[in-house]
Amino acid sequence: MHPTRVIGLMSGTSVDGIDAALVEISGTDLDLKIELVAGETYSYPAELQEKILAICAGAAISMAELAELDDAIALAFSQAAQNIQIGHPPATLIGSHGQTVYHRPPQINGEKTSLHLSLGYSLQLGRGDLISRLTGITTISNFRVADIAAGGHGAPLVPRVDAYLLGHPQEGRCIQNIGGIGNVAYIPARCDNWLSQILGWDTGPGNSLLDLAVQHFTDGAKSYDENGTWAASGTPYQPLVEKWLSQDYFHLPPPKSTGRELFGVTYFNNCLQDAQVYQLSPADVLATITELTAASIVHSYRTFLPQMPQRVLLCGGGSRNLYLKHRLELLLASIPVLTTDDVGLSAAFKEAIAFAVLAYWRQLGIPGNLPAATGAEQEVLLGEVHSNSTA
Ligand SMILES: Nc1ncnc2c1ncn2[C@@H]1O[C@H](COP(=O)(O)OP(=O)(O)OP(=O)(O)O)[C@@H](O)[C@H]1O
Ligand SMILES: CC(=O)N[C@H]1[C@@H]2OC[C@@H](O2)[C@@H](O)[C@@H]1O[C@H](C)C(=O)O
Repeated sequence: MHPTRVIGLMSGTSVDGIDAALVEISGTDLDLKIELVAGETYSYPAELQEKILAICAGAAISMAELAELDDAIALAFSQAAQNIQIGHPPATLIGSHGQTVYHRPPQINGEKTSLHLSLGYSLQLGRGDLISRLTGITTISNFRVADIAAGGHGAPLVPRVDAYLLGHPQEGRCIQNIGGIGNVAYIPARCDNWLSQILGWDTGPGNSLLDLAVQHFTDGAKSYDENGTWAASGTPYQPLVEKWLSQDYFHLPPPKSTGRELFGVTYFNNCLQDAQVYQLSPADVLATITELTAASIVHSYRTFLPQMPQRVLLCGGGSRNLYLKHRLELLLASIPVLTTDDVGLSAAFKEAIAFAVLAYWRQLGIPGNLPAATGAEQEVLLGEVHSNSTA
């Protein structure tokens, strides 16, 4: 059987641009194989990026503006899909995550009588029907809603894909994404009821607070701390790391999910106020926030995993932050920390690849969520199918 050529499109909580992956996919589960034919990140037009960030930070917009924004994002995603195919045979399917602008986890303590009020809510803009119309390619979008309707968080969705692409016969692994937000998939060594033992959750801040700090200290001249060099020149202030780590989210048992609603501008401003009390330099603030990111990840492994992994594989933009990687290595003691690149899966494009696989599974009628990772009551088909009727 020929592999299926699929485009995965993703823009994450960093809102730094659209990751596009053109992949060839074959197999279904343990025989699942992907080949990355092309991967590119396409920056958002500056004005569009500003609007998205403002809305994520709580700015009010009218319904008409919301519709315009939805279409502008769909247009940018369509252009990304068209560009990634240049010089390659065309794709037959698009899996488009869209742009998250709001995420509200389910209220797990809700009264039984008001369960309908306790469902989560997650909004990704960039409507699939417009992408399908503009590209002429069947597009699957809105991946999170079915899991949420089944009582889940709608996130993280990548662990099932991680399990098949990065699971190992003898080795327990944590696949740690460090995007705007961090998330982990814990994949024990393959055994009989292996799939049911996989866990996943959002660990907390990835780069979101670090990026906000860099933008603050440079008056917007820089958007992130390249390779973590600035943070590496400072010293983490441990009492603040401990104070911040005492926050509820880090102690909540999985399944759990979060976003810029919690680890965004307000959270960063509170960090900054705390840091001012101790007169920390910008470099020390960056080092202290980096330490929070690393410590929250390791603390969550030690608290919520049945056993520590034998290897940690990093992915997402934060895997390029050498200082953060170094701090993770120190906190994880003897557990090796590599990136997914080191085992042959692109760390930069893994999320885009995952949404290509989720779209492919949707077409084959294979569920994409893992109830242990999202908290859903059952496995469900993920994504809404938008077939192109004008082609
Ligand atoms: N060379 C680098 N050094 C340090 N940090 C980097 C580097 N390259 C990228 N980053 C960080 O990675 C971030 C982007 O990561 P990524 O694209 O994985 O996030 P995302 O997909 O938007 O987020 P999420 O996974 O939460 O949805 C940037 O905002 C920046 O902070
Ligand atoms: C609502 C939303 O967009 N959540 C993202 C975000 O980015 C990282 C973390 O928070 C996460 O788990 C999730 O995305 C990944 C791709 C997921 O669903 O697996």
